[in-house]
Amino acid sequence: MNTLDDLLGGGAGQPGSLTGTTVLLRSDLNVPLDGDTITDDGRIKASLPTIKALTDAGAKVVVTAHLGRPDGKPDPKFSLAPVAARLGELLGADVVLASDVVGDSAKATVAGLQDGQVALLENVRFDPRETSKDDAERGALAAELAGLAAGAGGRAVFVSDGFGVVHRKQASVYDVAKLLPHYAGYLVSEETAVLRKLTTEPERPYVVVLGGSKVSDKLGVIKALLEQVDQVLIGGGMAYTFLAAEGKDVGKSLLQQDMVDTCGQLLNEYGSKIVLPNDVVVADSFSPDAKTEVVFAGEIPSDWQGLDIGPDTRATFRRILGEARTVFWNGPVGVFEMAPFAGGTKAIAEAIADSSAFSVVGGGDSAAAVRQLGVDEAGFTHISTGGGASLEYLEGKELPGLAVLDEPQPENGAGQ
Ligand SMILES: Nc1ncnc2c1ncn2[C@@H]1O[C@H](COP(=O)(O)OP(=O)(O)O)[C@@H](O)[C@H]1O
Ligand SMILES: O=C(OP(=O)(O)O)[C@H](O)COP(=O)(O)O
Repeated sequence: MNTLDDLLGGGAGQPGSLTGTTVLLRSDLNVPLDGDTITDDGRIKASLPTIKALTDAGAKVVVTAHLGRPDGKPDPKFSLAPVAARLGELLGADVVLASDVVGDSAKATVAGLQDGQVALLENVRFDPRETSKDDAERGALAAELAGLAAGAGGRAVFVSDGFGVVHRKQASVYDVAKLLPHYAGYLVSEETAVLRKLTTEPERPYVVVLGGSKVSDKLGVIKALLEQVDQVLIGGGMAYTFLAAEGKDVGKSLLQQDMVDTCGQLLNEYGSKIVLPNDVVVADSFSPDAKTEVVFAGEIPSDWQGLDIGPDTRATFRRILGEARTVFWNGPVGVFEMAPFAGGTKAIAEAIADSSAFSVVGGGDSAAAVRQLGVDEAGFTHISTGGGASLEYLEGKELPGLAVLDEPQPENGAGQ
C-alpha cells in the first residue's frame, strides 16, 4: 500500500515538495453534534497530522467527508459547517466550506485555493451517488471528485485517511482511488497497524464488548468474531434483539426484528461465549427526564424501553474484563449522552481502563463516551476512530477502502 510518506517522497516534510499538487483527501469528520455544537472533536483532531503534512509540503488540500446519514440530498441538519469552523480553529487557518459537493461552489472553492491551503466540500452524502449500490453511479461521482482536484491544474492525487469509513464501498472512499494515484494517510496507516496486532495471536482471554445502535451493521460481524474470541459481552441497543431471541419481551427497546432468528442461531451455536444483560435500566420515554427503573432483562414493561445495562450486569462485565488479556470494545452499552443512562458505559470504560489488558476502543461515539465521561484515555492501548471499520477489520473481512489502496496506480488517472 502506498503511504503518505511515499507521496511526500524524498522531500518528506520539506516545504514545497508538493507545490503544484492538489490532494483530494477523504477524512472521517463524522462527529457527534448537539444542534450545531460539536460534542466531541476527536475525529477532527485525528485528521490533523495528515492535513498538516500535506499543507506543510505546499499541497492544495480538498477535503471530502460525510456527516451522519442524510437522505442523499442537502439537509442543513447534516451540514459540515460546524466541522469546517472547528477544523479551521485547530489548524489556525481559514477552511473554506464549499456549499455543494461537486457543483459550482466546489469548483470555485478549489479554483480559489492557494498552495498550502485547505478547503472542505459539503457533506458528500448530500449526493445520492456517494452511497449508491450502482457502480456506474458511484463512478460518475468519483470522476467528478477527481475532476475537481485535477481542475485546479497541476498534479492531482487521492489520499485516503478516513479510517472510520474504509469499510464502506462508497464513491469518495473506494471509486475515486481507481481514478487518481492513491495513498494511505497517517491515520489509516496507524489504525491498521494497531488492529493488525489484535488479529495475530492476541493474548487470551480475548474479550469483545459490543453495544451501540447500528445493530444491523454489527450483528453481521458477530459470527466471525465469535469464532476468534473467548467472550462477547453484549449491551446497548445490540442486546435487545438477542433478548428477544431468548423469547423475552423487550417492550419499546431498540429491536432488529429481521435479525431475531439469526441471534437465536448464534445463541444456540455459541451460547457459552455470549454474555447478555441480566438486568437493564428501563425508561418510560427516550428522554433524560424519563421515569426510570432497574428490572430483570426478562421483565421489561411493554411500554418501556431499555436504555442502559443494570448494576448486576455491570458487575459481571467488570469481572470478565478484569480477567481479560485482550479487549476490543465498540458501542456504548447505554444512551450515555443522557446522564441517567451513562452509568453502564462509564463502568465498562473504567473496567477496561483499569485492566492491564491490550485494549482497543473503537467508534465515533464510543471514543466520545470515554472522553465525555472523564475516563482516563491513557488506560487504553489505542482509541480508534472507527467502530464498524475496526469490527470488520478484526472479522478478517476485506475492507473496500483499504483493498483499493493496494491496487496498481491508474496509468492515465485524472491530472496525470
Ligand atoms: N439501549 C440503547 N438504545 C438506543 N440507543 C442506544 C442504546 N445504547 C446505546 N445507544 C446509542 O448508540 C449510539 C452509538 O452507537 P454506534 O454508532 O453503533 O457506536 P460507535 O459510533 O461507537 O460505533 C449512541 O448514540 C448511544 O446513545
Ligand atoms: O461513524 C462512523 O462509524 P462508527 O459509528 O462505526 O464509528 C463512520 O463515520 C461511518 O459512518 P456510517 O456507519 O454512517 O457509514
